[in-house]
Amino acid sequence: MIKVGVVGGTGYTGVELLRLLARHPGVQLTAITSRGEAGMPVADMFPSLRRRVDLKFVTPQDAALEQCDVVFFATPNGIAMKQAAELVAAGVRVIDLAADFRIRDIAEWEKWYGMSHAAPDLVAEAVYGLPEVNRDKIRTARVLANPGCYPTAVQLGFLPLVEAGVVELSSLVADAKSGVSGAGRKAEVHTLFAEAADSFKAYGVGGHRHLPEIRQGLVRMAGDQAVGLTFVPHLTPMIRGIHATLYGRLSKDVDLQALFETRFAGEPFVDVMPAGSHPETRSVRASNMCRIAVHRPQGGDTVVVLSVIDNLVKGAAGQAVQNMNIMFGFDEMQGLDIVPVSP
Ligand SMILES: NC(=O)C1=CN([C@@H]2O[C@H](COP(=O)(O)OP(=O)(O)OC[C@H]3O[C@@H](n4cnc5c(N)ncnc54)[C@H](OP(=O)(O)O)[C@@H]3O)[C@@H](O)[C@H]2O)C=CC1
Ligand SMILES: CC(=O)N[C@@H](CCC(=O)OP(=O)(O)O)C(=O)O
Repeated sequence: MIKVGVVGGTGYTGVELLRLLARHPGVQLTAITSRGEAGMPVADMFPSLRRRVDLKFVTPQDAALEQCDVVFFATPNGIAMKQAAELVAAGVRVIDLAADFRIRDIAEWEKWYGMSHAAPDLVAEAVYGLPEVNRDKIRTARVLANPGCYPTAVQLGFLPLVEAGVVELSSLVADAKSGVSGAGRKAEVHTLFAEAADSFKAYGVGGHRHLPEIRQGLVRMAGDQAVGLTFVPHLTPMIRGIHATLYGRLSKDVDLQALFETRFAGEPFVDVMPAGSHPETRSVRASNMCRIAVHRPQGGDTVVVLSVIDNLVKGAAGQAVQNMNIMFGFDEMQGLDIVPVSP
């Protein structure tokens, strides 16, 4: 049994972590934080956790966090970077669901996130937690940067094409749509029901902070070649889910279906669907699965990849638990062997 702490247990990715960790046989939930609700039973806030979680929220300064083997930060950007060094010094491994440790270039991170970085040394040692790319390094990580939701869907979709060098790297396009839970639980006007329901919009066309994260990952996959990427996120009136439609120009004639099936063979959480498929977000709802379909419309030179995930699971908490499993030598599917909810 490992002792696990969650900082930010009242948010959407926090409660999703609790849902997954509560039924993980190798985990003892030890500390769950909230600044405003310290002292309240966790299951009073989330009745879905009654009979599963019998802890009370503690403050993020509680000493119990240092007794843990691993602490998840399900907090806004800029929080983990201030607390991680002390935890790491106490022998605690840290998994950050925010972006504090994702971008290696500190100046680039500071530009996109609009704050000074508090722990550049930890960025240098942090491991980017996309298991399908980085599994070996994840095993020994002390600080794990859990990928963003859009970056997970987009990087997995482009991965076989970019690694195999079969697309023109200068003109990749990622058109991605997210459910509203992607914006978190905090109150904001644009996520009110009357604002987000029955409507559909793009945002961040001029530049979204996931752009440098996706580009960094694609450059690494391409063996350090430059990558030109256009990334346009959209907000859709659904609660969970990301659907990424990815476009690239083929530079080689290959059997795309075989390329994708071979690259992801044996991956427990990537499902390459039969040729001609159109994956739906609800086919992955509440699960850690990424479903992918690859198309070559009319046999032309454009490849279209469809990639769907649940933003709160493979896009956040589920991937974080997958990374924990790898870091602590558990079976990678432990706690994550979930059949998606449908409808
Ligand atoms: N939602 C999603 O689909 C995804 C989110 N992420 C990232 O995961 C992180 C969490 O997201 P999400 O769960 O949606 O966010 P929420 O807004 O739903 O929750 C944020 C949580 O952080 C806590 N918190 C806020 N400020 C502080 C602070 N200064 N110190 C300690 N705790 C704090 C809040 O708890 P309290 O106020 O009770 O202390 C709350 O539990 C973010 O960085 C987000 O970008 C990543 C991938 C996908
Ligand atoms: C719909 C929506 O608002 N989505 C969020 C997703 C960002 C997110 O979750 O942030 P990280 O993955 O970087 O932590 C956004 O675009 O800001």
